[in-house]
Amino acid sequence: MGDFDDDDFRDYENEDLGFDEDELNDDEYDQLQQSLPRLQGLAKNYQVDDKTLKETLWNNYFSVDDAFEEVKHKPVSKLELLAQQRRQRTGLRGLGSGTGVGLLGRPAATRPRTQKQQTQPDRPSRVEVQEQPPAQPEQEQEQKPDPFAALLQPLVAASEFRILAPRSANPITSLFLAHVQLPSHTVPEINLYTNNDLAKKAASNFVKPSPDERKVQKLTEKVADIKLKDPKPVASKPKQKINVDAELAKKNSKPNLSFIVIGHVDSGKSTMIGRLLYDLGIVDSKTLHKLTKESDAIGKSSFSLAWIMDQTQEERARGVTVDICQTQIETDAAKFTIIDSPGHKDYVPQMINGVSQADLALMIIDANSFESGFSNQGQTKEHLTIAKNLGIERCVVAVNKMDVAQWSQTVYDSICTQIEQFLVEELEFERDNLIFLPSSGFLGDNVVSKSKNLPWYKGPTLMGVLEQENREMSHPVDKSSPFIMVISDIQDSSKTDELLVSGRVNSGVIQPGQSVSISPSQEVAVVDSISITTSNVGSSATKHNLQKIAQAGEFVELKLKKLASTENIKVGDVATLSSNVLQPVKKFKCEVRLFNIDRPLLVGTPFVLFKNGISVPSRLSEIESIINKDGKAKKRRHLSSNNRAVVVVELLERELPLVTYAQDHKLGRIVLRKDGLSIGAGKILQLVKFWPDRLARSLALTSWVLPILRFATVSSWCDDSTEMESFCRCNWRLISLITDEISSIDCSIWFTDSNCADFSSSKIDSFSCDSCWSCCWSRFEASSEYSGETVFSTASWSTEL
Ligand SMILES: Nc1nc2c(ncn2[C@@H]2O[C@H](COP(=O)(O)OP(=O)(O)OP(=O)(O)O)[C@@H](O)[C@H]2O)c(=O)[nH]1
Repeated sequence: MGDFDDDDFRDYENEDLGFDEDELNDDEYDQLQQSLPRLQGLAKNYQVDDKTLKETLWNNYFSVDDAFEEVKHKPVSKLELLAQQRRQRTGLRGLGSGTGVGLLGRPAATRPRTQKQQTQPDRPSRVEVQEQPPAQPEQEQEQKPDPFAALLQPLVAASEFRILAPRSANPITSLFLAHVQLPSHTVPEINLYTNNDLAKKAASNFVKPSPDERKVQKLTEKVADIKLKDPKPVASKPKQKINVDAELAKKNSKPNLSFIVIGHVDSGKSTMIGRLLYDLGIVDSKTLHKLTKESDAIGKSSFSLAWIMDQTQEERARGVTVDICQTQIETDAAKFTIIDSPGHKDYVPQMINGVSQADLALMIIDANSFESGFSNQGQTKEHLTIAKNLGIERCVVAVNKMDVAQWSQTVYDSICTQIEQFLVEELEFERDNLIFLPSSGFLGDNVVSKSKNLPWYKGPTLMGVLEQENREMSHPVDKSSPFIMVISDIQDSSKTDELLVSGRVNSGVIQPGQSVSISPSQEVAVVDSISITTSNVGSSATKHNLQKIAQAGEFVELKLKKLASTENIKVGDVATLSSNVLQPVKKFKCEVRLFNIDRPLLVGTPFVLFKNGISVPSRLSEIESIINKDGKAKKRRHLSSNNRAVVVVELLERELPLVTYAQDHKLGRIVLRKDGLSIGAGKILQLVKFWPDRLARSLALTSWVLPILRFATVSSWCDDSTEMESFCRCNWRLISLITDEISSIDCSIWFTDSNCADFSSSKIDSFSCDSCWSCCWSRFEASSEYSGETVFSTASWSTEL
């Protein structure tokens, strides 16, 4: 490796791997023309054609003497002769004659030009030499239980195996050893070379890394570099030793329910929450009085209750909620996280963000203008559809503004019937998971107190329903599930290595002192403190309660310390324990359910993916199948309204740390939007991962096995099609092992072959021995779909017919 410099390597990278006279530069062409006649004269007694002579000259940097030496000692005497005989018999064209691929597995020209490798490898740390008794290839072939053994045994017979260290778990090693029946020595690496000239020369080709291997090594190093940037292990021990079960039991005695208030614009969502807080005594009359005065001053007095939640200037001036707003309250029996969401169609993305943090939806319907909200242009159906598709299974429907509808039961019943029909028949909600109630948020009827204006309604108030839901939906948290929290807000600290992040704990538990990793930036931090901000019923003061532990379902603020950098952490990032880092991905397979769409979706169609409070430009990368109503999958090239399909989605601008639906029923969901409309939602089935460590392993494995493949290829001369087929199968088995590894990191392996068009560019999984026995492989290449980069390529992996 020391003999190569970067320029050589770059030269190599830009080079086509085979000899092509047309590709020579003027200088090379002149040299070739000058030296060829001399070589032709010297080689006239050898059966070598002009093209081979030219190639040999090229391989030897136009040195006639070196080229002649190669011609003399070329294993042509045996193999090429057979090849020639065979060609004469079958009329098939051999690779050596056309593609410039040498018989030794790698053409000299693919080595850097400054380098010549003629010496026997110096293998420093051999421990033991194990020689195999020579075996008769013919006999071996007759008894062969397996073509692989037949292929390798002659090689073994003529070889020395140097055994270095314990038997590796490397599947290639195991496979190799299983077939060559070496004594049970342990080997992580086999250095094989034989006593005959061919083998010596072949072995010498592998003394130093070839450019292929250098490339692999470089990539491996690059990947290792990525690994180095991985979080340094930080102390992950809780600060305080606590009885976790007792602490969790204490929390669960007053469970937390997170609900989102959704509905068409101006249906009265913020007013409803304002009323709830006011009637519970969390907002005092002094505050409400102040808000009434302020709203009066700008002619919006009816919004005074709404302003409790709509706190920004923009929201107050426009009378429209723009972003989600969250508050936590605590009653005697329960805790609630209330999320107010915007109803305007322009702010559906914010609403989606809110839904992903909620367990229950409170749908507010304006009884006075139900139709416009419920129409296809309204947001009633859209919000309910998104909620259901993001995992909300229970829904409370408040038919609001009943004061304007003259408290009419007929109006209420009619609205309830239509909503119920939509929820049950179209969105497949369970009837038992739906609760309907009439209300007037503005006047406070049936919010916290029973309404005298609704004598026909016998059910509980909104607060009563919420407490009932809180009890029914509470369940003990699984403390063994991995800690995951999506960051929904970030506050900078005065210190450069500190940050205050807040969000909902999606799963697991976390304690101060434990270290977390934030994906996708992979920043690592220690959780210094955990707090929950709540307002107690009857008190307008908010309290920041420090927690000994936080559990799934709670909205918490984590004070993070010891951050290397705070700049890379963004809303939508995911915090996990640093022992359980989420690797960001760019592609994933998911099951999508499309809503009503105007135009069909084709492969390549761009859209925006909403997930974890962020939106990412994406595209439909593949349509695997459409799932029919009977559950059967069908191939189709486009998706249309209400289709259910399995597709692959590619994120275009950034990677996201995702989890599958199987891992987390809430986090494993996505919403798709296009041109300002929600077009579908889905569940993530499988992540197409790019694991740096796996890539490194694959590369290492590949770089290690390629020499063996080449060597085996060289040595496995097959004289008839059956043999050839066996040979292919042997290699196939080796390749399969590599591919198993590589396919898991989303690489494709391509064969290109100049002699067989059918075989060229075929993906490895469609490779079959039957179709390839007559092929000569000239190029073996793996490229990463992830980066588009060629992971490795070799032109030397070939055989002759
Ligand atoms: N008469 C009457 N008016 C109400 C009631 N609830 C809300 N409103 C009025 O409806 C208007 C809109 O109320 P908001 O609470 O801002 O509605 P919203 O659904 O939060 O609005 P967005 O978040 O912007 O979609 C305000 O003028 C409220 O006073 C109600 O029960 N009765």
